[in-house]
Amino acid sequence: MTGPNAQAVLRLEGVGRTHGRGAAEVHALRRIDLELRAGEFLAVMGPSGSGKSTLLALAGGLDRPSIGRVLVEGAPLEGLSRAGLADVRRRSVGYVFQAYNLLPSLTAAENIALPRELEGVGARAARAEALAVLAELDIAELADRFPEDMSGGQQQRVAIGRALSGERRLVLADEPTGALDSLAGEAVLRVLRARCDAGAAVMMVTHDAGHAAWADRVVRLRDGLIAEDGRPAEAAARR
Ligand SMILES: Nc1ncnc2c1ncn2[C@@H]1O[C@H](COP(=O)(O)OP(=O)(O)OP(=O)(O)O)[C@@H](O)[C@H]1O
Repeated sequence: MTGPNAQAVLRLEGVGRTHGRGAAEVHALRRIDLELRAGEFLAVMGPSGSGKSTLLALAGGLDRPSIGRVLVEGAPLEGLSRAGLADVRRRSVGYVFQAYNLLPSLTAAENIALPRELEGVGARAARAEALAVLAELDIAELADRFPEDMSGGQQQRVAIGRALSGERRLVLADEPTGALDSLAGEAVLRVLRARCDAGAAVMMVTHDAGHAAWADRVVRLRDGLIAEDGRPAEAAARR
């Protein structure tokens, strides 16, 4: 799926993001060109403040660029209304962020099924999907448990399950293994890898070169620019 004819799921054309004005101006990202194809797993690395979270937010339409344009599955996000943007985010994009944001009054399975039901999937099918993704993440036993009865790492994995259920063509993950021990972290990486192999494009921010080794490609940001773009082994060898 990563050949030259594979469709670009994500394309950034000269994308920059500036905050503030005048003396207070901060260039979070400066004119980035980046393409991510179906089946490709990209790890984004770089020091704190180099623009990684900004890149992810722009790619998923959570933030708008100051310059340049972002295309998801060939469609430019710039022309979309707020409702249109929300639609792309809901249908095509799965986000795995550090904040879990599980609804406390719903069980793990219900937290995962709810967004799918809002997309129009029937309750029974949505629950079956939720149970399947929980099993993939090795936490089938948490299905009927409420967030307050789970550890932080378990809640994080449920939130990851929620982001990955349904047919997300683009998965954006910001340090998805942050609060997890190595076994749980590996389960998450395995699921992300499997989503790529099934045709999704994954962009994952990580500080861990071992986790980046699961990716096909590593982009290293520095001061809002792409400083390196290569295969994981090369990136690790240059450290
Ligand atoms: N809303 C904002 N207002 C002002 N500056 C911002 C804003 N958001 C981000 N920045 C600045 O933009 C730069 C890039 O931030 P970003 O969060 O993308 O970096 P990062 O690589 O994700 O960092 P970390 O690894 O610490 O999460 C930083 O200098 C940051 O202070």
